[in-house]
Amino acid sequence: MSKKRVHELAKQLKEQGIELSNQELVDKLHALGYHEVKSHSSSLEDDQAHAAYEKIVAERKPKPAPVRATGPGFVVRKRAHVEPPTVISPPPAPEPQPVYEAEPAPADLAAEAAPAEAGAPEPAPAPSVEQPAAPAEAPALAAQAPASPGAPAAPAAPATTGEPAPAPVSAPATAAPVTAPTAPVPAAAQPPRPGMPLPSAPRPGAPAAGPARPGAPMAAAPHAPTAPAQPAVDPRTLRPTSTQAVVISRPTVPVRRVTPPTTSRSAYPAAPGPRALGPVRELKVVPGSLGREREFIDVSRDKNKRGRSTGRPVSEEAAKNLSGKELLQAAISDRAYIPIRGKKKKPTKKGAKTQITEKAEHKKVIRVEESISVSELSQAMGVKASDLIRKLMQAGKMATINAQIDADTAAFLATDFGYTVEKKGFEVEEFIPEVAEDESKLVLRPPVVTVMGHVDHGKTSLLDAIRQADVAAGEAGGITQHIGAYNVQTQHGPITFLDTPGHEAFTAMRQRGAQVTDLVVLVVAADDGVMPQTVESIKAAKAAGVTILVAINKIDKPGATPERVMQQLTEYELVAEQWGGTTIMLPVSARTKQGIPELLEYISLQSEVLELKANPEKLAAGRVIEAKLEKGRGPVATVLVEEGTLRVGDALVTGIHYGRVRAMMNERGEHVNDVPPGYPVEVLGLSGVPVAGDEFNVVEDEKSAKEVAQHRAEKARQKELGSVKKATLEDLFAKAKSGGGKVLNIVVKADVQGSAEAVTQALQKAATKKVGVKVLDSGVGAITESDVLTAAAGNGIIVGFNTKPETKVDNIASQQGVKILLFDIIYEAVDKIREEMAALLEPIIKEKPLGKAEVRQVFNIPRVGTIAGSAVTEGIVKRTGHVRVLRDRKVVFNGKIGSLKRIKDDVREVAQGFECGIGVENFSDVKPGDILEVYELEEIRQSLD
Ligand SMILES: Nc1nc2c(ncn2[C@@H]2O[C@H](COP(=O)(O)OP(=O)(O)OP(=O)(O)O)[C@@H](O)[C@H]2O)c(=O)[nH]1
Repeated sequence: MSKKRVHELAKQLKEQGIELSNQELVDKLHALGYHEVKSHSSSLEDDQAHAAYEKIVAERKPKPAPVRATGPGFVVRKRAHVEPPTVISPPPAPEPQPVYEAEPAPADLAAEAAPAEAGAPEPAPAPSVEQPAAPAEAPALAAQAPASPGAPAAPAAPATTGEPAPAPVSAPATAAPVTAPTAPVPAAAQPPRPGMPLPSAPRPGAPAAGPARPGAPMAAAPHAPTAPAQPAVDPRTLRPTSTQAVVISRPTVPVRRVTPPTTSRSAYPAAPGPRALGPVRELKVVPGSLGREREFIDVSRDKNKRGRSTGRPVSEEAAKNLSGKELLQAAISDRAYIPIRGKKKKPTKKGAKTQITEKAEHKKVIRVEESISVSELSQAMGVKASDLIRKLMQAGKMATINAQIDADTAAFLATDFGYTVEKKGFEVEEFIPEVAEDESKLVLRPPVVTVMGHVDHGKTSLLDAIRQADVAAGEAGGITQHIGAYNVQTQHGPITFLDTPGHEAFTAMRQRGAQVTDLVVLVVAADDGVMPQTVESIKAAKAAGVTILVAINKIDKPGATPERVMQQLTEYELVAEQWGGTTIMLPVSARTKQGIPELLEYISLQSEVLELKANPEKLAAGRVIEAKLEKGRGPVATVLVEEGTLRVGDALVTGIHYGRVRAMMNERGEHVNDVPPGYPVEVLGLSGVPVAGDEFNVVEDEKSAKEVAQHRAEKARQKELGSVKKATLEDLFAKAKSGGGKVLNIVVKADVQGSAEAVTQALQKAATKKVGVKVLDSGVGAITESDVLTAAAGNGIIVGFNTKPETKVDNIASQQGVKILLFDIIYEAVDKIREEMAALLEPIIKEKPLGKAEVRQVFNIPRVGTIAGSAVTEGIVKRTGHVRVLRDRKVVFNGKIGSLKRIKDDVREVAQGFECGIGVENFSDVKPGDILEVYELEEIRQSLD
């Protein structure tokens, strides 16, 4: 025997217009005695199901009244133009609570409503009042109502027409119920079918009313039409019986309905849910016709039902014109050729291999200026830098990737890789050409005489005597600390003198002086004789191949012994003419001016012998004697013109600096416009402070001067890069020299470049094994904030020589904790620096014995502690001293004396032979017989050496 499930029974009942929910039906079946029914999926025997069906139908439909709908549903209706009759309805609902009529709507009322509406001429009646009666199909149709609330045109046409809904018009009165033209609410527009139960009133949440105001589901409630024919029964007054349940109210839960698949689906997005995804299609991927595409073919089972599925695939041509989205849609709905990107096979020639192109020989040339870094060379040749480094190592050269290698090394490496290195070389000669000397244009020039000698032997005084100007008086400490260049007009013609400092620190300056000079006047004090710097000056002059003329000075002094000097000089291969030698030695006195005219005469004679000539018509060239930075004037260079004539406006280059000569001043501070060869002059207009001793050249124009200067700067930079490692090693060496200990870092600032150089050298020489000296920076000019910061970074000090800090720099220095030491005498600078160096060393703590005391008796005094009554046996005992307690020659305590008393008085010290009371701090275990060794600690400064 077959079975029937509860939900099937429910369906069967529904066909009879009895709408019961599954649970209601289960309850009902329980009520009918079918207790085995548990849920809607429980089954009943066929006969049982039939019996139950009969019973329920009998109960719910006692007589086949076509006009009366039975069932639990209630109709909420609203009629247009109908005065609300007396309604038995729930008390006025203040809130949107659904109101249901207890009385089902009579069918005739619906029929009556239709004509009434038909008569209504309003073209656009309010849709909500266009529901005179629920048509018979309402339940079914209602299910098809669009889920989208507020949709003005119901998307679903009545099933009977199968046509799209026209414009929303109200249903004409004459329209047959079934064939009635579509209305905005088609379901509502149809009259009920006889025998069919009236549908439930549209739920407030369901917008079955079509154009009804969305979001106002309960709008109809106040105007709910009623059925006057039947006395209305308030459902809440009903009581359920054993056979019939009473629905008092139904929850107004808005139901989201899934829109059936229609053509309008695209216009109304489907509600989320399993069916909202629409039908699932199976797509098969097949190769395209050309083999380079893929074709998607819908192989879904229901494809025949779909209108387009059997259509032709989108052609390859058409597919090309489609956008990506369209292409995808086409692929999903039909077929399309999808070109597969990135899968193209490149047409390859059979047997063709990747060609490795070789550089043409003429392209395998690397132009190197001065040097090139390993990485640059590797890039230029397209080889690995590591390969180059390996080759360099094999050749015994250690290099890193950033190391600079010179052109020759680069050439050595390049040949291994088939490259040649061409020295690009910046040809300075292009800018500063070597011009063959035109003898006819050579004219006599003044001799350049450098006065050299030991400190305080009277060089400046001698020059002063010659120039008749008192320069020495203005010098700090009476020492010539930087070179002076003067041209002196003598009876025998002009002579240019260079005064060089005698201090040992100025060796470089002396050497420079010797290099640019024609004659050296070696000043030796007759009372002092040959001294170290005398010897150094001799060496410098000889190295430069310059004739030496000896001036034995201070012969006015009582202890002057010129012969002794002459004798000493013979040790240095300087034999006086009067002794058969070749060296002119003149006894002079700067003070009494004795021998000065003879000295000048000899200088002139010597220059004549030397035939000192130069071409004044050439572009000027010469040497920088001294350079400094002056406030308001900028870089000032004292230059000696050696050839050509230097003019204001000339483009000049010296070292890495260049510029146009803005102004020139002679030794008397007078402005000059042109300076012939053999004359010194101060030059303004350079881009920076040049290096003393550097050559200078006048070039065609400022642009050329700049190019030469920049080239030199670049060279210097490359050299610096290459020497980084060396510098580091030097640092390590310096540290090792100072025993790996302390290093005093110094920033040197001086008025002129030569002084800065000399001070730097002097300070560096002060380094000892214990404390090293590192000059962090050395420069010319006032002490700036930048100098302070440099010193601060190195935790160092600043040494200013003949210079001072700029405004506010003092404050910054004190903020940064940087000490600025200013000097104008080099000895003082060195002495002070040695003090600073010594201060870096930790002091040595030394024990100094004071005396001894023997403990005779021990007293324990309340609130004071243990006091050792002792007798001072040796030296003295000091209150501030340290004490060592010895017992049986062993130290039992070491500490400080806490108190010292004689009788009852506190005393500072007790001498030998006296008794006293000694309190030992933090020690109370003193015993008679103990020896108290008293001592004090001394801090001793370490010596630098
Ligand atoms: N009695 C005497 N004293 C002289 C003579 N020449 C120089 N002095 C003194 O010697 C001292 C040093 O003279 P300077 O001219 O400064 O000596 P210097 O060689 O230029 O010294 P530096 O510039 O330090 O190298 C001064 O006190 C002079 O007055 C001289 O002929 N006779």
